[in-house]
Amino acid sequence: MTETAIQLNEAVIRIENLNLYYESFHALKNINLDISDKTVTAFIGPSGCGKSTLLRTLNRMNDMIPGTRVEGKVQLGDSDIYGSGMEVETLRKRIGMVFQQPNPFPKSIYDNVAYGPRLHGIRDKARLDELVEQSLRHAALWDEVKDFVRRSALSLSGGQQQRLCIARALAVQPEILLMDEATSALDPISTAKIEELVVELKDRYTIVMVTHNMHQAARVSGKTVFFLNGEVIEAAPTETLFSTPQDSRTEDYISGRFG
Ligand SMILES: Nc1ncnc2c1ncn2[C@@H]1O[C@H](COP(=O)(O)OP(=O)(O)OP(=O)(O)O)[C@@H](O)[C@H]1O
Repeated sequence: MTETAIQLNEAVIRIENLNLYYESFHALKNINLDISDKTVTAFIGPSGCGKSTLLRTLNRMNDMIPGTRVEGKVQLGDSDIYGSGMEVETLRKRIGMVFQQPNPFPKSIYDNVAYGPRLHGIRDKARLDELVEQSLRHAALWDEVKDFVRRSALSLSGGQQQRLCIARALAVQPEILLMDEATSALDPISTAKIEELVVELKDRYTIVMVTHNMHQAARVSGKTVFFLNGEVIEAAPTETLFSTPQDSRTEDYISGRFG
């Protein structure tokens, strides 16, 4: 049998010897992992194994949880995400996030998307119009909403609201998009649309997604990371991880023996 080596893009984030504690609970244990540029990386593993914790570590969302302690290094290009020179606001502009429940602001569709650019000082109407249209297009929502962008975001369906949240995240032109089970509250058709969108977005953005759904990981990601009890057990090109897992625990999980 000839094996084709699957090449991954170079690392855009490099996680080294990362440990995270919630008070005395050791939630992430000595994580060493590269996040590849312009690739969809899927985090999989049973409930409570640390997938969301690691995702939140990448844009310091865990800072908001009292009693959280991080040791080790998370390197974004030349910058240390946990270094003293890193401004969290700048970091979150570079690394955007979409959550499990669509959470649009109770504002118009337009104002949701323009929110981030305005926060970052863009006032010019033509520039904002352009950013709103471009972000809605990139989130595959423009055609559905272009005639009523002044309507409340809350009038949209759940799937449209989630794509709006993606557009809102894209409007500040991030490099990386984190998605924390972003389709788990959606119906199968909306889920399929977001999966399609993720595949399209990977040409422009690096995407890291937490998913409970192994089929979703297999469908959309280029790299898969399997977690267990706060540890990374295996990280590999998705095709390799699902076809020839190196660790018996990965094999047990993907073949449905636990989790
Ligand atoms: N704010 C917190 N305070 C204390 N412990 C927490 C906190 N958040 C998460 N944990 C614990 O850390 C561990 C990892 O949780 P995390 O949410 O990262 O897992 P997960 O793999 O994303 O799980 P799920 O798939 O169920 O969302 C779990 O044991 C969880 O109970």
